[in-house]
Amino acid sequence: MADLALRLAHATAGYDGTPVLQDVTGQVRAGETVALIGPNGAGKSTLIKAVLGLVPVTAGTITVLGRAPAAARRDVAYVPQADTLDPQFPISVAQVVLMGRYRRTGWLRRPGRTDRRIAADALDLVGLADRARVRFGALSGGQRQRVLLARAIAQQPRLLLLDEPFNGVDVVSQDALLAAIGALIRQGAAAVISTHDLALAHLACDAACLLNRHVHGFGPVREVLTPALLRAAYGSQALDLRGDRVIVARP
Ligand SMILES: Nc1ncnc2c1ncn2[C@@H]1O[C@H](COP(=O)(O)OP(=O)(O)OP(=O)(O)O)[C@@H](O)[C@H]1O
Repeated sequence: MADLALRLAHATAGYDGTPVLQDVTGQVRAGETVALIGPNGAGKSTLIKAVLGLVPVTAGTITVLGRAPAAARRDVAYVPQADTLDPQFPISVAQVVLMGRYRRTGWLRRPGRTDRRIAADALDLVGLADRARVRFGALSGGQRQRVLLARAIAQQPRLLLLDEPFNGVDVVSQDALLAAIGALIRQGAAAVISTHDLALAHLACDAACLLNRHVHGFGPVREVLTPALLRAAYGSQALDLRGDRVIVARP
């Protein structure tokens, strides 16, 4: 279907022939935000890598924007955790965001005026226009996460994949991240957000994929993030459930 950003059909994926994800089925529509929830080692990052075409699908299919994952890379942006990047790397905030244009323009072409404007707009969207010339590593963790989101937005993706973007992020940066993701979604993009924060999933996402090697639930947040399904997915891992309300899952 034309408005499907991501379609998983009985997908199995893993490393060196050993499956991590098994029989994963579900879909993400254009304009939809989906929380990817599951305990440590559930395979959330593996699923994101499979959607990026970096981990092979050994059974079933993953279809990204109607194409095989590797063929859709240009239209898919990935936001890694900010603390996985070396903060000592001598590069300015503006340069980091401009890197988002390379997937569109190719690494060999110098970015032009339009690329610089799109990158500047993306930085503005995350509320850091005034930090363009600052060294990336000189920013706070939350600000670095916003810059990485701006880099992804500058790519003008139709599918945005975020790996635990709110980990250790201050409230101001969290609000800025959510606002910028929301703006992209309103333009018709889809987002998949891996997170351990169930309250945030309720707040910011339309749907949830509850994962632990296989899918325990994939659908509207209220139907999937129920105490029964969360207990089934998390098993013995710590989970703070208060009455019928899920407060937070501990990473
Ligand atoms: N490059 C790799 N080679 C082999 N096995 C891997 C590799 N990366 C991850 N795994 C294994 O795949 C399983 C799922 O890991 P993954 O990182 O996808 O889980 P996760 O849900 O993202 O966990 P976390 O919440 O801790 O980040 C783990 O058992 C892990 O050891």
